[in-house]
Amino acid sequence: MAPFTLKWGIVATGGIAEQFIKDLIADPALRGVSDVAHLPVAVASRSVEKAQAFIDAQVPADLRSKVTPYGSYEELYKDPAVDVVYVASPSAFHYKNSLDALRAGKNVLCEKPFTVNAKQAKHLQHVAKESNLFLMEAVWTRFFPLVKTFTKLLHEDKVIGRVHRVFSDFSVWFDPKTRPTYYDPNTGGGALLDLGVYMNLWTLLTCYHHPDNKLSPPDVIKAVQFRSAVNRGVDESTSVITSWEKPQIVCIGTASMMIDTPPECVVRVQGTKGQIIIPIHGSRPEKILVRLDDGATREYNFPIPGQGLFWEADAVARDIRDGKKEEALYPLSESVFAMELMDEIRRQNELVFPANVEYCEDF
Ligand SMILES: NC(=O)C1=CN([C@@H]2O[C@H](COP(=O)(O)OP(=O)(O)OC[C@H]3O[C@@H](n4cnc5c(N)ncnc54)[C@H](OP(=O)(O)O)[C@@H]3O)[C@@H](O)[C@H]2O)C=CC1
Ligand SMILES: O=C1OC[C@@H](O)[C@H](O)[C@H]1O
Repeated sequence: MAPFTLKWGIVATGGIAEQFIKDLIADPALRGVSDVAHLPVAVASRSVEKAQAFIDAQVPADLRSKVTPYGSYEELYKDPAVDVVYVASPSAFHYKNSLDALRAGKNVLCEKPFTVNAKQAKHLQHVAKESNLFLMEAVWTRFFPLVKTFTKLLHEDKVIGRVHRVFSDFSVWFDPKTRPTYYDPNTGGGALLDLGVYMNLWTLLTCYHHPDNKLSPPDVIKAVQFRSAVNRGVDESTSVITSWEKPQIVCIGTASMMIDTPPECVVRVQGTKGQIIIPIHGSRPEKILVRLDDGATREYNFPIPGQGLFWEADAVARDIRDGKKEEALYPLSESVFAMELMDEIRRQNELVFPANVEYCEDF
């Protein structure tokens, strides 16, 4: 049977959009997929020349004429050829861009962090529901086959026994000269929003999803943020302790854009029988190590045949093909929860973005 082909419109032409379109174009057979496929049909930038240059650089010659360049995001939302809009703008614009796309009747996959605050996330959830459209935050790592094995080892096989502690770090040195948006509060910069998503990812997979926790919030959240010397309006690092009373797990998470995570250990989950370690890279992991206290060790390898963004794209294609409005593996309620956690971290540290960035319509 011919695969269901999802037609994508890409909004913004920065670093992640380049990676994403590469994975859309990659042959699904290379990752063993035959039921869905992807076709980029439109690219929008703030200038049409930039959109065309992106298409010329990224799309193979035989497909290029099928991709329409737009010089404004709004034009792309109106394109009837587009099934789903991929929002790849800086974090401060995710809310507006997703809202505009939904209001134009488009399904949306929005880059992480979903929004800047939980109210915006809830509003998008509300609008998608009202409009009967698909919406998801693009936390791509969640769709890695590795993550499925990680949660199975932890929660089903209970390979390390009863879990007690989680250490989760996601830190990447961002040069302010080459990555200025990450130091700019007006674009929603800072370590928490950009890197904290991955710091929290492993905590959520372990604790929020723990069978004893039943998707409850942590009982205690204690967070420290250091402001950047480049711009005091963003955090250069966030450290957070969360305590989850029902499963009795404490998590220590760190995210920094001043230093890199050392390669040996990004995530460490410790239980009564041993530990599970995810060595680098916390957003794009390829290996799980299990080290048991009795001396036994196991290694699980998951080579990625590309960047790895295609797994989330495949999930979106299947959902839209099947008429689903949310993805079961990463529902909107969890994106909202993830934003609430980040709101609380910022509240404790009095980190507020400019009013136009925090803005949310009443609903
Ligand atoms: N899933 C993942 O692995 C990753 C996700 N991300 C997320 O994706 C988003 C984009 O990140 P990234 O691609 O690195 O960002 P870039 O700075 O590389 O690109 C962002 C793009 O957004 C558009 N844009 C719109 N308004 C502005 C503005 N005021 N200033 C600058 N750019 C603007 C520009 O495209 P144009 O000129 O065409 O309009 C620009 O190229 C972020 O939210 C980030 O957290 C980032 C990296 C990896
Ligand atoms: O989402 C991300 O994952 C990888 C990081 O290097 C990147 O900056 C971040 O945005």
